[in-house]
Amino acid sequence: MGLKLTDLDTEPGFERLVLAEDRDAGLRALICIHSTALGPAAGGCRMWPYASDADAIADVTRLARGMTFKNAMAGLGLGGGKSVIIGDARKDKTPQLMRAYGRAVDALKGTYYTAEDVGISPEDMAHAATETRYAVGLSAGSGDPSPWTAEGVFRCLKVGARDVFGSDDLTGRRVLVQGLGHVGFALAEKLHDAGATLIVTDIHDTALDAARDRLDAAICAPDAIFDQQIDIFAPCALGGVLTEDAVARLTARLVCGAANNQLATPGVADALRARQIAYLPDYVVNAGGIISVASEIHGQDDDWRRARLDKITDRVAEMLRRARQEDRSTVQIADAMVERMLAENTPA
Ligand SMILES: NC(=O)c1ccc[n+]([C@@H]2O[C@H](COP(=O)([O-])OP(=O)(O)OC[C@H]3O[C@@H](n4cnc5c(N)ncnc54)[C@H](O)[C@@H]3O)[C@@H](O)[C@H]2O)c1
Repeated sequence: MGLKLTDLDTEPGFERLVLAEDRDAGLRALICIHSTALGPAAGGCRMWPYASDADAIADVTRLARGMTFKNAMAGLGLGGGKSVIIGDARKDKTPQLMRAYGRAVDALKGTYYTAEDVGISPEDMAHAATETRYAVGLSAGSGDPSPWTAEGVFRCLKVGARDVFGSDDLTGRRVLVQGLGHVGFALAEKLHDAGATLIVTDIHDTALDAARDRLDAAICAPDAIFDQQIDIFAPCALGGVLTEDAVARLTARLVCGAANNQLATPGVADALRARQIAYLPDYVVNAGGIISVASEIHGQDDDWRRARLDKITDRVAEMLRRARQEDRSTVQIADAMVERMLAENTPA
């Protein structure tokens, strides 16, 4: 038996949810297309050992919808989609499986472009790309998206600083970077070059040592981030870091970082607003990586990527202004901007 695709029922508002199976290759994957209103759907492929199909479906649909919002806000002419391969990336991933996944993506005839996400590397994507031209984010293509994500977060953070502190001069500003991975370390370097005073944390020591030696960074324990006296908080680790309790203890006046899904619950946006902490929505400021991937889809160059980064910084400035004027959270403003683009079918 070769590849088998089965359309599954989806929640209202989603265009398509497909189960892709290839028993010979060990493939069991879900591909979700949330919206193609603004262009073909694009979003990464995650490999994770989900406990159940229901868990995998919940994850892929949430992530696909998130990509619609991220891609719309960045003005990429792309819709939102995502895929998940059910399995353990350390044990179950083979070139054969990735090629079968590539065939599944190809069967969707260009309505979905795939790239890397958790558990999937550019090398894995290269196997998928032997079967489809709709696999991007390749080493030979747009390359590592992380530097672009870091650049976008840095630029947005400066816009936020101008709004909150009256100046985007970061000299002496105390910035806490949580997570010194691909994006966090690159962001910390830019902040250091801009004169910021860095406090960093990570659960691994290697990057911390480099940050202390090269960037004069002070180090704090991962569970002590909300005990620090800081001006700006830059979450660059995993999601859910901002809970209502954390917000009550946060000393920063600005939050801007790369991590996806920083707010533990939607209500945290209001808790931040109540404490007059400016929050720059994650899906807006961390779009640099998908901008880079989109440049590969559209056959564009660095100037195009930079123009898209400029667009997200303009959007952030507008969001902050409107949030104040309309007495709403930046998240509400951002979501409303996207809903309008989708309703009017007007890519940014
Ligand atoms: N790479 C990109 O281009 C990109 C684009 C958009 C969004 N993001 C998001 O940004 C975040 C960082 O991405 P990345 O590519 O740098 O990932 P990464 O895996 O390279 O780095 C994450 C870092 O966070 C650290 N970490 C994990 N848990 C921690 C904790 N509790 N406290 C402190 N440190 C912790 C890890 O040790 C690691 O060094 C992720 O949430 C990712 O989804 C990344």
